[in-house]
Amino acid sequence: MTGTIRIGTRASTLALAQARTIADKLESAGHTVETVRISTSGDRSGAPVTEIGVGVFTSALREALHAGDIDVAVHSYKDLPTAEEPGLVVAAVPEREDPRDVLVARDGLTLGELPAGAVVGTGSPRRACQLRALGLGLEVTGIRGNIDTRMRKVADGEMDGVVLARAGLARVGRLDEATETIDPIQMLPAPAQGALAVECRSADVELEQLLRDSAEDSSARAAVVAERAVLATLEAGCSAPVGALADVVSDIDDTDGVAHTVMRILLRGVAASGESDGGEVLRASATGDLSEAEFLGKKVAAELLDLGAGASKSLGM
Ligand SMILES: NCc1[nH]cc(CCC(=O)O)c1CC(=O)O
Repeated sequence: MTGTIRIGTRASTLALAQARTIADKLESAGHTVETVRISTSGDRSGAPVTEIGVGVFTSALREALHAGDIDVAVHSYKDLPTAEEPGLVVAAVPEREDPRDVLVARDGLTLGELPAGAVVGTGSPRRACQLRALGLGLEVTGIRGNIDTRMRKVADGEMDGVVLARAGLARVGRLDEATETIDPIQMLPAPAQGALAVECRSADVELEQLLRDSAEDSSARAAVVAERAVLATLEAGCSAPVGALADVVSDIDDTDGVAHTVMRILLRGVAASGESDGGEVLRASATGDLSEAEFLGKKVAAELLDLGAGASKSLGM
């Protein structure tokens, strides 16, 4: 690669921090990098993400890639629609941050310590229905805005707590304000939460190879493939109540009498039944080899569908 590599990013503190991690990798490999800030419709609109639709944080970056205004786009992977984008390729999925959600609550409280009637803010249908399913009598309220805006609601006393992605807090250096990391047994994160997608034009084969060599993590890639296959199979948009988490673990296989280390995936999925607000929370899981990532995702989704997931495709839950 010769010349400056232009990395496109949203202008939020979180997005800039994410783009910086990729810029650092390329710079330490001896490349010159320029960061280009791009405003997306999701940044400009104050409407709930459930109303403005999928791709609101990513389509402007993709347009800039197509137009040749940037060479690389760094996205929060969970914000990317599941449909493939012709002409573009996710060249690398870097090592993933902790994918779990966190609670940021007043007075250092955890979910179990919040009193019944406590107001907990989230704009995510996935988080809302899993919070309600805990049966703690929490009052789940819609909320939008960047991490700072959402955390201020707790500092200002407007809400007792908010639920956010742990990775987001970690990347903006505010993880110390989380009062609980929520166990995935209670709340499964969004598919691909905590992972980044490093995208470039498919025609830029040399750049694609460079990005893969400097940033790809095969475990993170397999986890994301499995989790997003759940979402794609349920044909749900990014705002629909679907959670998935793939744990990649090493295991010993000695079926042929010789011990080999193999990487395996434990995939868990959650979806809501289609009975509007407060619908039942449905769960399924599967395990298999890393190479079966996509198949496992489809399998978990099929089981969720059998249990009644998405019987009515109503969002806004
Ligand atoms: N939907 C917005 C969004 N997209 C990515 C992250 C956090 C970082 C990540 O999950 O990679 C967030 C904020 C949040 O959900 O709290």
